[in-house]
Amino acid sequence: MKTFDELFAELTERAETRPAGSGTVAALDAGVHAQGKKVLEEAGEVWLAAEHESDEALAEEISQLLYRVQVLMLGRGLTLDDVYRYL
Ligand SMILES: N=c1c2ncn([C@@H]3O[C@H](COP(=O)(O)OP(=O)(O)OP(=O)(O)O)[C@@H](O)[C@H]3O)c2ncn1[C@@H]1O[C@H](COP(=O)(O)O)[C@@H](O)[C@H]1O
Repeated sequence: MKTFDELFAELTERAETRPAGSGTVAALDAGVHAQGKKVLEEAGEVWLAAEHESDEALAEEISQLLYRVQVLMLGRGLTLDDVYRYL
């Protein structure tokens, strides 16, 4: 179990150290266009799960959306503070 901030720290570390086999490194290397498509895909899955699936399935889809948003943030070089200042 980890928080949003802890996941972002972990992904930041992946981006810096680029360990072999990291899906995050591959997603970052794929570029912003591919990262954005993943955000849209996961957002659609969240919507469908909210209407048709269990709470557990919805929570899992939301976790994947949060992950994809963080990958996009890293792809564009944004930090958590860049986003939190608007909350
Ligand atoms: N939280 C996540 C996470 N959520 C979703 N995903 C990825 O998103 C996929 C699910 O998305 P899809 O529904 O699009 O499934 P898919 O089409 O099979 O995915 P792809 O083949 O396109 O990757 C998963 O199989 C993972 O590849 C994640 N990948 C990694 N993390 C966490 O990120 C951290 C770093 O991971 P690595 O970079 O892989 O070391 C670890 O803590 C991981 O738990």
